[in-house]
Amino acid sequence: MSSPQLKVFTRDEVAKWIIIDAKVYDVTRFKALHPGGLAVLLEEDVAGCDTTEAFFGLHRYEVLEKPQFKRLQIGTIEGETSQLHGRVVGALSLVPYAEPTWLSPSYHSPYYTESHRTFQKAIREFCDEYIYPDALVREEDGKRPTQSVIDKMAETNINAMRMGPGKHLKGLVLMGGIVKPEEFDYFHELIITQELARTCLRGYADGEWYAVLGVRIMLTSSCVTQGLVGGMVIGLPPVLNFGSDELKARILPEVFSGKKFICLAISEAHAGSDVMGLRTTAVKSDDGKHWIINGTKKWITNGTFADYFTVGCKTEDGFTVIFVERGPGVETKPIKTSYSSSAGTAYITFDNVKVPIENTLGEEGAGLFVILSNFNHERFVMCCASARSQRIIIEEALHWVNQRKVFGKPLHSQAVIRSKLAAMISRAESCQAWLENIAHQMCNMSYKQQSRLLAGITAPSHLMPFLEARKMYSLTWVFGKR
Ligand code: HEM
Repeated sequence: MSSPQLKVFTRDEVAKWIIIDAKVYDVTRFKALHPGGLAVLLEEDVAGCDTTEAFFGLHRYEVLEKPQFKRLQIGTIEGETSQLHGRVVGALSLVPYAEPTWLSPSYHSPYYTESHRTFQKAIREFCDEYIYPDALVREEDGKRPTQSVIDKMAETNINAMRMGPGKHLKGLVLMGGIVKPEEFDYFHELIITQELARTCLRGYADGEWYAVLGVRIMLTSSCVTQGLVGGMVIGLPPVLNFGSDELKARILPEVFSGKKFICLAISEAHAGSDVMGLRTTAVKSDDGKHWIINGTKKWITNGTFADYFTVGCKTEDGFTVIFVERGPGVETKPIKTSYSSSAGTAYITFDNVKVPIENTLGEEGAGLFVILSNFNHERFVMCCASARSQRIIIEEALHWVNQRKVFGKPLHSQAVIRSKLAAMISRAESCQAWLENIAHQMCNMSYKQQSRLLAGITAPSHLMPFLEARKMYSLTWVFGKR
């Protein structure tokens, strides 16, 4: 009797599927491209097998959510359901310490009202639904945030709210009307900044950029990384507070609606925090009607795609801030950085750029005051964002120490790891507590009082989360992932 005709498979053919958490992935074409190498996918207990445990010991869940990997899934296992999931739109994290105490079930806070809670829910849903998916793709391809996302932010007036409470909100419908412009306070603003920072993708919308910016202003020239209209947060206030009524009437609606982009152009290759040492010059034309600007700027966030530039210049009387539109003589080039180019970080050259004298922001020669006057608020924003970044790093770390096994046990069973986690958690909680205290003071002080009384505590408070976030980033790398 002849034996039945059996199909002969190569090892490669059998190895083409793997199972992860009840989902079947076809890795035929991907094998050769796998960053972890081909060999690991051909191992006996991997090819054609359920590799859930091995997979999560080596990868973050988000790997499977990336579009290029998501499409490798070809099916599911009958009768089984997936146990693991990524972000659920609008949901609070169940990981301990992943949310500030005011959002943790059964905890109380004296600061947050029902309005803040409703607002937080809406902002989180917005970020999870529109911002996070775009951030994942743009961080990867280095392109700026997608215009449709910016348009959505404009629809809900998030861009305007990021400037904090004030007259600029008058008449606007905020988040579909869930908070009235006159009710909007610094805790609402804190919520927006912290929810955006949860994205935690360094070039797109990461809390660390604010922190780095803080250090740039205070200590040295450094980089700023944030594609999601970060340039507006620092570049627009001088226009808002010191621009002429005509300029504001034209520029604010354009920027808030996401049709135009603005950036702050202060630091140079020659000088960063040493603002008075900048070399870009603005000289008046013979008829006194224009400034003629010449010079360079470096590390300018959103500069590659900005339409408008708030530029620090040396003038006859000292230092003057001037509003410049993209046009003849303005050139922007991307700067290669360690983060994604979605931040649009630029090197800018101004070559005999002619600007109407009316574009002067504040008094001639009083540019330092224009820049410094915004520092408290800028620092507050930085602090909100970097405090939230610390928390997401803790969440990541807690995920990882549960997933990753060493010496036959999860990482969290190692005393040294637990001690590091405890230190991280205590720092993040103190930063948040300090920050909320500052926000409370801001809500109850006039702008003048804030400037006089809060500079002292806001400056170190924004540095502290920055330094902690930095340390924590390196810690998560020590754990092995990010
Ligand atoms: C759908 C299936 C898979 C996808 C999409 C995938 C994707 C990736 C990616 C993107 C990386 C780079 C590091 C990271 O982003 O985490 C990576 C690294 C790696 N992968 Fe996979 N992988 C898959 C399955 C597997 C399996 C089944 C194994 C073996 C059990 C494996 C072993 C590794 C190893 C050893 C590394 C290097 C890890 C390191 O550098 O620490 N992968 N994989």
